[in-house]
Parts: sequence; structure tokens; C-alpha cells
Amino acid sequence: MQQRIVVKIGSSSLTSDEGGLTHAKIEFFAAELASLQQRGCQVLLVTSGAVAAGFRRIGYKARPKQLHEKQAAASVGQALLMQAYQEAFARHDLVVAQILLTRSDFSNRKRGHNAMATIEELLKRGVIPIINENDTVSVDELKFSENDTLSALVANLVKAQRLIILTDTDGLYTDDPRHNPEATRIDRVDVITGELLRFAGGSGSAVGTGGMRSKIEAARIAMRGGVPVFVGRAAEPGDLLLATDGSGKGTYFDTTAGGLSMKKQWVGFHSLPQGKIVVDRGAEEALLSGGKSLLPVGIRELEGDFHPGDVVEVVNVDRIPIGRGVVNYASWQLQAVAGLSTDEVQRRIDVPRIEVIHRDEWVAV
Ligand SMILES: Nc1ncnc2c1ncn2[C@@H]1O[C@H](COP(=O)(O)OP(=O)(O)O)[C@@H](O)[C@H]1O
Ligand SMILES: N[C@@H](CCC(=O)OP(=O)(O)O)C(=O)O
Repeated sequence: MQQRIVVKIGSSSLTSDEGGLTHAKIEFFAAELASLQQRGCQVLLVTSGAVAAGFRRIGYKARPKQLHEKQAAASVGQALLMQAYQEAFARHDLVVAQILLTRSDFSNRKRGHNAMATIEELLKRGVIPIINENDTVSVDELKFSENDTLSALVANLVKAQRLIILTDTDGLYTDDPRHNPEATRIDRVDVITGELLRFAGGSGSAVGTGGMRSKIEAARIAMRGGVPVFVGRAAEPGDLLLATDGSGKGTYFDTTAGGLSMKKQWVGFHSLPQGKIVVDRGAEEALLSGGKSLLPVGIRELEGDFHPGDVVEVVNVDRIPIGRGVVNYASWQLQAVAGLSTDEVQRRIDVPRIEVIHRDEWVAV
């Protein structure tokens, strides 16, 4: 089977801090991706840069902050970005396709399936799908904002053999290397720990948004989907091939397990939770360490109006999210039996399954 590689390029690698595309960089990356394709890989590109490419053209002095301003800048910049990619890839006889996605395209299974079918067809025909968030229609509370998360969801969706996140630093350091010259690079990560997350700060440039923090979060999503990740830099010709082969300038996040099933990935990362359930310490332990299902007895409170089959977020008594799952109860039913023993629940209401969330439909975060 052909190797399938998703490459994500951040705004900081494509544009200048003052705004506007750096065409030499686009040409460099197009050549790098073309060499990967020539080697027989199927290549998908997740690109940022629409806002950064467009803001100066429409009169903003710096990257705008308000949502409607960013959307206006993105709608101008996205066209400029695609034009630049189209011209750069044409020099390598490659055709590109524009795919703009929102979070709801992943949460709605039919739309996700359609996007997937389109991408498969494009790959079959040797076309390079170029994916960005559909910035002009994304609403604030559901926005990806940075494209790191989007690239991880895409990598999981297409079952990529590797996700390569290219940025302006050569990997994850023990502190932001722009501010701390003593920081040292971490070459390999097997498990994403709290300490690792504390190393990672926000964006170091005037055009990037997520910083290293969102790259680690994205790596976590991809690793759970069974996709190994590289985060680093490609600055010299051949760097992308090196990154693909395991000797790139950056940090490798490895996976050992085969990854979650598509159903569990949907529950854990794509779905939009319709409510929230607060569980006590015993239930938290049963879900996280005991491999058990969630029963009504462990429920403290709930929020939201949900129905059987919806996904809800589960939080502990400190309100820290611990996972998500598919509920077997409507919120009004659960309200009536929260905290009660199984016998008591069965005396009071008639539900087809006693588990509030079955362990097969539960994903820890
Ligand atoms: N621990 C860290 N290691 C490496 N880079 C870090 C770290 N913490 C913060 N950063 C910053 O993250 C930046 C890359 O993120 P970002 O600006 O969002 O790039 P992109 O536009 O490529 O997504 C780096 O330039 C760096 O300043
Ligand atoms: N969709 C947006 C992404 C915004 C952004 O800055 O992302 P990133 O550079 O990946 O942190 C754009 O194209 O401008």
C-alpha cells in the first residue's frame, strides 16, 4: 500500500510577520511535497496562512483580533494562498485541490464521510488536497483557530502513516527557545505527560496562533488515532524526506498501540458534546483505571439537554474533563436517578441499558 503522509504548514513558515505570503517559501514547500509524491507517497497538505496572507491587502496593520476581521482577511488570503500553491505545484506538473473544512464537518458523520470520499478520489488521481479551516463560516465557539488540531483529525480520518507538523522551530524544547537559550530539544516522546505540556508555550511569532501547546495537543489526538507525528522544521531541500524517514530536525511522537477504532475516535475527538456529567471519585477511578462502565450511582450532577445516543463530556468533581461517551439516558431521566443504586434505578424507571455510558462507548481524554 502507498504511504499516506499528512503535512501541516503553519502561518509562521509561509508568511512574514508584517503580513503577506513569502512566495519563495511556498515554492520551497511545493518542491518538498512534490519530491515526497514522486517517491510514491500520497500527500495531503493542511495549510494555514489565509489570515496572515490577506490582512495587509485589506488595510490592517497587524493580524486582526476580532472574528469578523479575521474572517474578512482569510477570505482574501485564502484565494492568494491557493493561487500561490497552484502556480508552485504546476511547476512540478502537480494538480492541487482546495478543501475547506469546519469542525462540524467532522462531528456530522455524513459530512465527514463525504469529505473522506472526495479526498480518496483526489488521491487516487494523484491530486494534492490542500486543506484549511473554512474560516469565513466557522463560528467562534467551534473554531479550530490553529490548524494543528485540524491536521490531526485529518490524519486520523485518512489513516495516515505519519503526520508532519512543520513550523518555525526545530521541535519541542524544554522551554520556548525564542526566550530561553538554555532550552534543550526533546527528540522523542512516547507519552504526553503534564510536564511536557508545561514546557510548551504559545506562539512566538506575530502570525502563528497555537504555539507548541496546540502542536502537542494535536500530537496527542493523532497518537490516540494510531498516527505517529513529527513536529519540526524543513528549511533545506530534502528535509521533508528526512522527516518522513525518521531523521528530521525535530521531535518524534511515537505510537505503540494500534489506535482507537473509528467509532471511538468519533466519540473522543470529532463529536460535539450535548451535555456534561459530573462524576464522583469512585466513578472517575472506575472509568479511568478500572475499565468499567459509568453507572447512575457515580453521578453527582449534570448539565445540558441530551438524548440517548448523544455524546456527553464527563468531568470529575474538580470540573476537569476526564473523557467523553455516548449516553443511554435522556437528561431528564438521568436527573431523576443520579446518585441512585442500580436496584433503585430499575425500580423507578425503565431504560433498555442500566449503564449511563457503556465502557465500549467511552473515551478517556
Ligand atoms: N517548548 C517550546 N518548544 C519549541 N517552541 C515553543 C515552545 N513553547 C513555545 N514555542 C513557540 O511555538 C512557536 C511555533 O508555534 P506557532 O507560532 O503557532 O507556529 P505555526 O504558525 O507554525 O503554527 C515557536 O516559534 C516558539 O516560539
Ligand atoms: N485557518 C487559519 C489558521 C490560523 C493560524 O495562524 O494557524 P497556525 O499558523 O497553524 O497556528 C488561517 O489560514 O489563517
